[in-house]
Amino acid sequence: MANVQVAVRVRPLSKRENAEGSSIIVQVDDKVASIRNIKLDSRLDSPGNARERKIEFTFDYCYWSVDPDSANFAPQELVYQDLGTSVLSGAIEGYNVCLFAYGQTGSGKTYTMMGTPASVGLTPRICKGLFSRVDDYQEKPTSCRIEVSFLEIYNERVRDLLKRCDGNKPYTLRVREHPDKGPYVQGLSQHLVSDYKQLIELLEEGNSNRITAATHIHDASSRSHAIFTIHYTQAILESHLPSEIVSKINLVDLAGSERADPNFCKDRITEGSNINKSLVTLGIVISTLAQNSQMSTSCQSINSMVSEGDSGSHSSAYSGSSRRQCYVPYRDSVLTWLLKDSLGGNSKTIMIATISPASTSYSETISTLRYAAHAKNIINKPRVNEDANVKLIRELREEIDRLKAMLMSFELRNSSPSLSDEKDGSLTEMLLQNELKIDQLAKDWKDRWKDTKAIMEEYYVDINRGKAGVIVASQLPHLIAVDEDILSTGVALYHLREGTTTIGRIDAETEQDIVLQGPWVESEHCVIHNRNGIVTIEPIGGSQCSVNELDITHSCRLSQGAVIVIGKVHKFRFNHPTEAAMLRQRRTVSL
Ligand SMILES: Nc1ncnc2c1ncn2[C@@H]1O[C@H](COP(=O)(O)OP(=O)(O)OP(=O)(O)O)[C@@H](O)[C@H]1O
Repeated sequence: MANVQVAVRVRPLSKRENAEGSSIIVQVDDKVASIRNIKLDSRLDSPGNARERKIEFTFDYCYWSVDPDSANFAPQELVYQDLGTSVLSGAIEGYNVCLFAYGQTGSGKTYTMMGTPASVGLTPRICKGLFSRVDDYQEKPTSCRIEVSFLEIYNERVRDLLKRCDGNKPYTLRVREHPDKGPYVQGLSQHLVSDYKQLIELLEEGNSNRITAATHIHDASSRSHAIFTIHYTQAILESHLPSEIVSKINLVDLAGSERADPNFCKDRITEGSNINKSLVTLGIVISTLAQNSQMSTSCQSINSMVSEGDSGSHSSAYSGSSRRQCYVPYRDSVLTWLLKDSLGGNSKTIMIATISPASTSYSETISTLRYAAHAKNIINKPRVNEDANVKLIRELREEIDRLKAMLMSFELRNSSPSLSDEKDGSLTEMLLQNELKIDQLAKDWKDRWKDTKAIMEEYYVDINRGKAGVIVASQLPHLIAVDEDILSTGVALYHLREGTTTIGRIDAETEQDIVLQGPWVESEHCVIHNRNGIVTIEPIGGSQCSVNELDITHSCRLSQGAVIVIGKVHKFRFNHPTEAAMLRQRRTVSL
């Protein structure tokens, strides 16, 4: 059990607020944020007493980022040191973690989550931290796999921010629910990354695809809710005992919360009402969960009081009321459905509420602070996500230890050799069977890791789950075999790295990079050169090669989509991802 951790961050006064002559009505003192209602202040005959004029809220963290010269000024680094490192340590321990920013438009959500080039925010810092985690957090060396996805929810529809769609066609993805793994987005692209640079490139690409628009408060306001997810898998092999833990890190930048106010949306009806729907539902989910958590905590304490002082006749009545918890309407909006685990489920969750210090934002700020105060009461149930196979191996090991102990005590106790032999035999047999099972499971596990890592390191390919299949995408120029034999199965992808790639038979004098068999294939058939991304094919000594149905006798440049036939039967399609990206861009511009 873990409460949602809540932080509040106050940004500096904006130019507009300064120009309007706004005064600062928010204060931060350690973990307490207070806000003053200056309308009540100015009414001398106001019935409001000091308590009504100033409202205080206590949070896990309060950040004063208003004035860099003040002693308690909170820069991006401090926010990272508290919240970012807590995300990292949670993920490294194998928990799901969610960090989300909530607040009115222009209050600093994107600044806190993404930052600027001069003042980097939480998300890029967390990404960097993941890759340097070996030095900072880990005692034992591990093998890890990092996959990312990036989506936005706009008008209640999910868009993949990392999938280039051909011909600029807008498309949306469906949210489904897996019985064990919970809600997920069907067809969302997952990108395998091996270093920080690749990760940050994807983050930037996704951010540039987000929908923004100018509002009356903020010139580049995010119109959508964005969820950047990192699937972080770690594998450790310790004295032949594998352990594999998986963690999902959700980093969420929400659209401005004032859109939960129906008056705001009059000018942007559809967009506003849909952003509304998600944020209003989020509000309902947060307050329902907070209410449920408080109810079960008070029931627990009443139950323990009752059971201490009484035989228990009342306790069943109280535990009955704890069961009558309010229904949580997760599925009423896409946002809450996707964040189901993060809110009240299997996740360590941190909310950062961003606010303006200005008197002109009083009502939005107080509403954000109330939201945040509610969120503090939510109790989640995070657990370490262990691989099912690995769990089985651990359980089998425990069983073996138990059997060994039984065998020993049996041998010690039994003096009759015949009886002991019989019992001994069946125990030894069980032990042997379990050892064999463990060996096989551990081997499968090791192979799985070795294969994925090898593919990732050697070929740098993305293996994504498409709608009904698996999409293999590579950044290097490559050939895809198009086999016309209807009995052939499997897909072959050959990378054409910088330098030369030789194609020929297995019996060639020098080992060939791509080995082909069959009639018309010469032992050293042709060579493909890749020089600074320019790819050419050159037949050797009159061998049979054709490009786009034309036989070639000399070196020929290959362009995206070319069909190559080698020795009459081996057909390949040539892909050049960089060239294809340029051509796609040209096509978009000319449309
Ligand atoms: N802590 C801060 N320090 C300095 N500048 C900040 C801070 N927080 C926000 N700002 C500035 O305030 C402006 C609005 O911030 P930001 O874009 O992060 O708002 P937002 O809450 O994401 O808005 P929206 O919901 O409309 O997208 C930006 O110019 C940003 O640089």
